[in-house]
Amino acid sequence: MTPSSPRSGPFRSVLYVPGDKLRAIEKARTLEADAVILDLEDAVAPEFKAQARENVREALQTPWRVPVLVRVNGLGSEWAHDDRELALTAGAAGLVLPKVEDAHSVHALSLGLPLWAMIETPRGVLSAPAIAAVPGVAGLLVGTNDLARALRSRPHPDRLPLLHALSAVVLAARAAGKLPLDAVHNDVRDPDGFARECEQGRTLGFAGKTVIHPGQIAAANAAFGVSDAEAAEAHALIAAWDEARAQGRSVAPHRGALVEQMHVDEAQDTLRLWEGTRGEGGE
Ligand SMILES: CC(C)(COP(=O)(O)OP(=O)(O)OC[C@H]1O[C@@H](n2cnc3c(N)ncnc32)[C@H](O)[C@@H]1OP(=O)(O)O)[C@@H](O)C(=O)NCCC(=O)NCCSC(=O)C[C@H](O)C(=O)O
Ligand SMILES: [Mg+2]
Repeated sequence: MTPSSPRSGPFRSVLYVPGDKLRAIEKARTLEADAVILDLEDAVAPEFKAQARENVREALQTPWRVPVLVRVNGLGSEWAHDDRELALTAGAAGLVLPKVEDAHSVHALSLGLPLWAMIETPRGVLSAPAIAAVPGVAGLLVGTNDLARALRSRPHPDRLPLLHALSAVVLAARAAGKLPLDAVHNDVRDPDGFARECEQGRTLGFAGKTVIHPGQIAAANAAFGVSDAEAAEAHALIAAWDEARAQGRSVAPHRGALVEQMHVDEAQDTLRLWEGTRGEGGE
């Protein structure tokens, strides 16, 4: 399979892997995530930054089955320059920039590599439409750990305090034709909570979820993928539409509901995702 581009996907699951954990980097090659982010930022303590950079360079020398992006340290940090050089020269498919707060700083980067901008501060949320509109930006990732801290919000099982921000990111990304990717779920031993959060993210309009542990990948792939039943339903809707159009009707009734052109377009999107991910860690 040719790795998909950070601009297109599918990206049902995007796995963060700490750059200083060699075993996890090797294991990531064997997993069913749709993309991998090798992390040099918050998962790596200051004393391991340089070693992590070398690990990432080494890891990128052998081809991967999926796109591999590098999360660099923040632009103002002492590591930013070396991280960026690494991402540009080592063969990363894209760069993940944390704590993006304005479009200007992203414009100024002018990387020549697709960039996923992390929206994880209040200013970032408020600037998300402008950030998403920058041509080099291919996607927006939410970082709810940093965001919750900055908002002084409290944890809530339904992410209630974060809902406005989550929707704002989806809105900004979709308006610009970019990918919105949902935040991580910290408790890697909470499959029920994780599945609920995936379902919520998909309902809000996210294209996929960022994950931090191998055990979260299958559930994200299922939630953001297309089941055989959903594909069959999409086929049935398109058949109902084709039949109605052949009879000269402009709209079609299907299972008691109105079907118009946009529903057909949506069903076709569903089938494209189904075709693109069948047998690859979905249902
Ligand atoms: C969360 C963890 C610290 C849990 O670690 P641990 O308890 O050691 O995991 P396990 O023993 O269950 O691991 C089992 C095997 O799986 C491999 N593994 C674990 N995690 C990963 C991974 N992310 N990628 C690939 N492989 C992984 C282990 O090596 C074991 O393998 P084996 O030897 O074969 O048994 C840990 O999962 C972890 O460190 N996760 C990543 C954390 C991370 O990347 N954090 C940064 C990104 S999230 C973030 O920054 C949030 C955002 O910015 C925000 O603001 O919200
Ligand atoms: Mg963060």
